[in-house]
Amino acid sequence: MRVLVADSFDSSGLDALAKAGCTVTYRPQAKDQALVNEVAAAAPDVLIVRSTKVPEAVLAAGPLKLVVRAGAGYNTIDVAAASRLGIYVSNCPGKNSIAVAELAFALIAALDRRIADNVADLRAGVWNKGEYGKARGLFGRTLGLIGLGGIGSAMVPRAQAFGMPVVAWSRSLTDERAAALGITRLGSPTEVAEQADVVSVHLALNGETRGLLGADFFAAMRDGAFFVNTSRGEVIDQPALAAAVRDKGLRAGLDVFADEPSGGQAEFHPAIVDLPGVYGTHHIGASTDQAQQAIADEAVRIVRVFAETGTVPNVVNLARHTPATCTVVIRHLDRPGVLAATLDAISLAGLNVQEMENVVFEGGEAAVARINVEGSPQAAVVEAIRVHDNVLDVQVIGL
Ligand SMILES: NC(=O)c1ccc[n+]([C@@H]2O[C@H](COP(=O)([O-])OP(=O)(O)OC[C@H]3O[C@@H](n4cnc5c(N)ncnc54)[C@H](O)[C@@H]3O)[C@@H](O)[C@H]2O)c1
Ligand SMILES: O=C(O)CC[C@@H](O)C(=O)O
Repeated sequence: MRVLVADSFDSSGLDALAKAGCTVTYRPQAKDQALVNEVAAAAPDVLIVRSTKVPEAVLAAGPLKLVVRAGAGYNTIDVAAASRLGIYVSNCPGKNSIAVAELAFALIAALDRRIADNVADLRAGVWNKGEYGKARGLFGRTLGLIGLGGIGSAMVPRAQAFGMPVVAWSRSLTDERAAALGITRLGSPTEVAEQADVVSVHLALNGETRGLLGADFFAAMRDGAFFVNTSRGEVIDQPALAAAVRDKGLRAGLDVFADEPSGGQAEFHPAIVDLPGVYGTHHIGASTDQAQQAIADEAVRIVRVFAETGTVPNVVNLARHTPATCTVVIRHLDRPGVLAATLDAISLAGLNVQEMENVVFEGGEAAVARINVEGSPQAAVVEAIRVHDNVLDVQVIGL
């Protein structure tokens, strides 16, 4: 299996891919047209990326079968184009959650004690205990979480260790789960903004979450509250946040920015990072040795399972619902030709097959095929399947 790795990747992962028999091309700097050229030249089956963007031009440049996002968020991959081209996309969920939660808490503590400003002043020869001695403290302050997936969930025990009550909004959070976690479920992001002293955002970026937190949300936050975003810059309205920092004294810790560079080094100077009260980091949430090792292990596992079985762990772009309207169940003797004849009959009737499986009973004498089709098979189609010598019976189940 040919694998192109187009981002920095833990060396243990490169070694493990080679050990698994893959031909590995490592091009951590390949971006944009250079990446298109690499895919065309290396003709990889699998592309592994971190923040490197994978637009349709990259997907279409070679015989790719699988793109592995060596991380959690896959908004940088044109998933719709991959689906059209029949290319699997998978990610490594949960493998960097702790690292990101650690950074989010580092930002929260840094905002409270203004650590970056302390350091900058001391380096400039200024001693100012009078100013930096003013901090509110975190104990007893309410942490509000927006999104309670892998990272949001990892925030909860950390907040509890700091003595911070947690309120949260997440689309799938139930009262039962909230009670089990020892947190309070709220009905909307705005309610979180109203009730929290510190808000931390952990949403995936997609069509529904883009710009979700805008001027209304920041208006609902308490004066002087802290806002931390380690998810994606585009989830928030950055100018609206900047206005709230200026107008109501919010402090913000931002690891991610709209239109940030996808590579390791670049010129980048968004206006918001110049505001007093805003601490920016360089999208380093996942960048710990522990997390990158775990990510590399998972990416290698995905490639290995794909090579050995043809199935893809953590795939994110398979249809959850197909237009299938019924299942045709065929109990048959396990002999050549049964499935071909069955599919011929289905095809002649103009029915579109959506999903199918064939399971064999112990001993290998008999088997059952289940074929989900779009449309309703008439009695004549069922009969055309049933008359085959090796078919035992046929059943049609509506979905
Ligand atoms: N700063 C970093 O280095 C870094 C590292 C890892 C992940 N991230 C970002 O953080 C995000 C969250 O990571 P995670 O591991 O917790 O992912 P996750 O998939 O476990 O959680 C995603 C959360 O987003 C919510 N969500 C998704 N679509 C939604 C929608 N349409 N409406 C409302 N909620 C929606 C989910 O319900 C879930 O709560 C990632 O998608 C990624 O963008 C950043
Ligand atoms: O690979 C990185 O450094 C960032 C990863 C992060 O944004 C993710 O979504 O997992």
